[in-house]
Amino acid sequence: MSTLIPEPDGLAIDGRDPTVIRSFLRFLTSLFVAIIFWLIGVAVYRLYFHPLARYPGPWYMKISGWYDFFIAYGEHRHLHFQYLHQKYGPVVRYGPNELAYNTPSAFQAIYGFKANVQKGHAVTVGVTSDPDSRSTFSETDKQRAMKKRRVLSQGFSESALSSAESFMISQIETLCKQLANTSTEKVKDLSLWLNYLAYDIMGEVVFGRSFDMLTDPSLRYVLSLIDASVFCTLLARVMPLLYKTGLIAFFVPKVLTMRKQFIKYVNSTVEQRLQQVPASDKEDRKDFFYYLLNTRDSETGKPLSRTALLTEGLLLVTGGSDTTSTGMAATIFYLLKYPRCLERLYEELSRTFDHVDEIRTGRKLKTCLYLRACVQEALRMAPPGPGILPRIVLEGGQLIDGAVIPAGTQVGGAFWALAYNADTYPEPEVFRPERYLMEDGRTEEEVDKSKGGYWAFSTGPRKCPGMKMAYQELYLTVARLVYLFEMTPEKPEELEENFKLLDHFNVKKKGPFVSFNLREGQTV
Ligand code: HEM
Repeated sequence: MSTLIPEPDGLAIDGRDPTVIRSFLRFLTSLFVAIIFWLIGVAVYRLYFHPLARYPGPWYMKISGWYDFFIAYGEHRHLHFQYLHQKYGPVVRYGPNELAYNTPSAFQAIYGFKANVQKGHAVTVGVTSDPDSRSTFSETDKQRAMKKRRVLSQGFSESALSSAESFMISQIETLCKQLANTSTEKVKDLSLWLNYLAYDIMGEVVFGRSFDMLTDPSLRYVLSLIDASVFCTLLARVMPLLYKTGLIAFFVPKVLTMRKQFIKYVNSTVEQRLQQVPASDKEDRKDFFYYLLNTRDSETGKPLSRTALLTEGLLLVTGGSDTTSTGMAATIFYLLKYPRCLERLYEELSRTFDHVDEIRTGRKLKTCLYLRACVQEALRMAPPGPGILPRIVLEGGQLIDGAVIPAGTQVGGAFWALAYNADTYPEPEVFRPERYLMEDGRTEEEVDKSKGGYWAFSTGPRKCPGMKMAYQELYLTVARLVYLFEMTPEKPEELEENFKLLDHFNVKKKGPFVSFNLREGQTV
């Protein structure tokens, strides 16, 4: 009946009681004002009363994580950290509860064996409550992480690496044949071709069979799925709430779908591997799955679950392919940009080896100090993981660069900023492999400073277990390419700048664009 009885002001709207509407509007206004006051209160607290209030950083990053999210979304978060450190110094508050560092001493304090920290919960985005859905990488619990690392360590042992070498070399030989072949394309985007190589090698190492990307284009689409998947994970880690609420789909709808496609793809690869004859019975060959399938839990005696197999398979493929190919592409890029270095490396290789087939892991390769220095310098200038690896400080706090950081703070070394810290690396934008060599009057102290100033593979208990394998792949590939080919840069303008990376957690990269001609007397 309220529609028929006029209100005191004579208005009855659409049959609704105007006093109710007014009360509702008043409530909304009060709620809005309360939210504004609450936000201002939070901002004031974070700026002036928070335990990290005294640390420098832009005010808009101290009060919320959104700016960092949009920087990450713009794919240049690594450069932004470098900018922040140049502006604010060695420690920067880049979020309400987050500190970034760019000094070697802070890096040791955060990642070293004595650090009172653990991986942050951000690494667990995308995992379910099932502990098996946490890979070695995303396991935050220290004990469980060590147990998982022990299982993987079998696949990284000296004997596993040496038995993997012939498969690695056979893939590198295929790459060389493809590069020499001009019938499909004369100019090669080396980032792409090295991705195919790294992926095919990971196929061999993890599942016991190559993915044949070097020779068959049909599976190459998976590379963009991996990239999208890893990028999605980075964004979700920067803003976990977006992932948990599903809102991330509004920002990266395609990426989320691609991530799902990729997981589906790896799932089917794991399935195929499970159907295979055990690798060891076939040809005395032990891939990672051989070890994963033969592992038994020390307490329960049970084998790894299907979920655990999938998560580790996913990790090894994503963690081991793009990273290594970035190191390889960057090394060749800088050798082309600095012909003096390329010449010196070729001279070292041709002095050491009489034939390309001799380029194998062993005593001779170990003596190639310039090769090692080139790879190390390229990994510094193009870190395959250029962002930040966050850790949460545990009860009792953590001493970093003279200050005790309270429990619960998220701390991390900004890898790119650390690698470009001019205090450690004078003229950091210049490719200078000699930094790591005792020559031209360089003292042992100076060389040690360069060697101990940046860790592409991190350090401490969660350091990359794949480091030796990555170096093996890097040395063999770079040495063989330089030994066999005259490489002509086909887009000289790209060499005017440094090698460009997009920070997707791993990196997205392009080039160098090169044509390959066999050196005189060489064949593939
Ligand atoms: C140039 C190549 C590579 C670089 C620069 C690199 C770098 C890294 C870094 C910095 C971490 C530490 C992550 C963290 O602390 O959160 C890491 C972890 C890891 N990497 Fe690598 N990696 C490379 C190649 C590989 C390869 C070839 C594999 C395996 C085949 C691999 C497997 C792993 C695994 C399993 C972890 C997780 C370890 C843990 O969380 O305890 N990586 N890698």
